[in-house]
Amino acid sequence: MKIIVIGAGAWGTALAVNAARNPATHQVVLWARDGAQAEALERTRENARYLPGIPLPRELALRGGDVATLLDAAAQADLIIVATPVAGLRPTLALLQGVRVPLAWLCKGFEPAQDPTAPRPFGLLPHEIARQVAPELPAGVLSGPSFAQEVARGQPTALVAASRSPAVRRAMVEAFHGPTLRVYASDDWVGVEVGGAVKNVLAIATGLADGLNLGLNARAALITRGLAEIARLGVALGAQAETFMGLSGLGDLVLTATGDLSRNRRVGLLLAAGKTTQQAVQSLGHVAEGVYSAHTVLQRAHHLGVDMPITECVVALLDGQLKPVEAVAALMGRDPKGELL
Ligand SMILES: NC(=O)C1=CN([C@@H]2O[C@H](COP(=O)(O)OP(=O)(O)OC[C@H]3O[C@@H](n4cnc5c(N)ncnc54)[C@H](O)[C@@H]3O)[C@@H](O)[C@H]2O)C=CC1
Ligand SMILES: O=C(CO)COP(=O)(O)O
Repeated sequence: MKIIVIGAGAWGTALAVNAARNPATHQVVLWARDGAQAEALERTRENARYLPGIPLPRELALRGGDVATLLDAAAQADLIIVATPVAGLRPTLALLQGVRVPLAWLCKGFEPAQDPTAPRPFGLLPHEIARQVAPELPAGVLSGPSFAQEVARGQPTALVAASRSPAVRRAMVEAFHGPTLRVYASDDWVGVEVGGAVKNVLAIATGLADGLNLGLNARAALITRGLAEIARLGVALGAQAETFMGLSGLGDLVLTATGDLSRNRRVGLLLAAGKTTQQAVQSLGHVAEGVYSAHTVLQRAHHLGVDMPITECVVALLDGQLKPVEAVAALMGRDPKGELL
C-alpha cells in the first residue's frame, strides 16, 4: 500500500513512522511543506522540532517543498493523509482537488469563520470544508485518543476511522491497524469530528481547574458535563448520540483533559498561572486547536440553540473577559437543573 502523509508535525510524523514500520506491505512518504525541513529530516533521520528522540525508520521516504512532486506522489498513492492543523486543510485540499485517491485528515477543530459578513458566517468542520473545496474527493477522518509521542514509541493505542465511504474506511484500517494500533471503523464522521474538536476546548477548562487546584471532584464534573455539551452540539449538527461514548468522544476527552502531554490542557494550566492567551500559545510552540476553535463552537451552538456553559466560560477566559476565579464562580453560580436536560 502506498501512503503519503502531508504535514510533518508531531502527529503526521508519528503516524508515518508507525506505518513505515511495516515495510513488507507499506511504502510511506512523509511530505513537509518546507523543503529545508525535509532535507533536515533526511540528514538527521529525526524530527527534532516536533517529535524529538524518535528515529525515523530508514524505509520512510522524506520529501518536501515542491508542489509538483507532491501532486505526483499523491496521484500514485492508495491513501493520502492530511496531517496539518485545521488551518492547513483548506489550502491542502485545494491543491489536491483533481486527485481521486482516498484521503483522510487528522485535524481536530473548527475553522474560524472565513467571512463574518456572509449570511451564514460560521466556521466549518473539516468535512464541511471538504464539501466546499473538493466535493469529489473520497474522504474521511482518523481520530481518537492518541498522543503522537506514545504512538511513535509503539505504545498501545486505539483510533477511529470515520467516513461515509466504505472504501475510505477500509483504506485507513489497512494503512494503520497493526500490533500496537487498533483502528475501529465508523460511518458517523460528523460525530467523530465534533468529539475531536470540542474536547480541545474542554481540555482548556480542565487544565484551568487543575491549575487552580480545584480538586478531583471538579475535574470529574467538568469532564462529565463537558461530554454532555459535546453530545448536545453533535446531535444538533446531525451526529449519532452513541458516537460520543466512543473513542473520539469520551475516550479523547478523558485523554486530553487529564494527560499533561496535551497542548490544550497546558493552555488551561498556563491561564491558571496568570498567563494571557497569547503568552500561553507562544510558550507551547505547537498548535493548540481549542484556542482557535472555541469561538466557532460557541457561534454554532448559539445558532442551533444549544446550551454550552463550559465552552462559554472558556471563550470569555481566552478573550480576557473573565479571570480564572470568575469563570469558576460563573459556572458554579448557575441555576439548578435536571442532569439529563
Ligand atoms: N499531536 C498529537 O498528539 C495529535 C494531534 N492531532 C491533531 O492533528 C493536527 C496536527 O497536529 P500536530 O501534528 O500535533 O501539530 P504540530 O504543531 O506538531 O505540527 C503542525 C504541522 O503542520 C504543518 N502545516 C501547517 N500548515 C500546513 C500546510 N498548509 N501544508 C502543509 N503543512 C502544514 C506545520 O508546518 C507543522 O509541521 C491538529 O489538528 C491536532 O489537533 C490529533 C491527534 C494527536
Ligand atoms: O488530540 C490529541 C490527543 O488525542 C492531542 O491533544 P492536544 O492537541 O491537546 O495535545
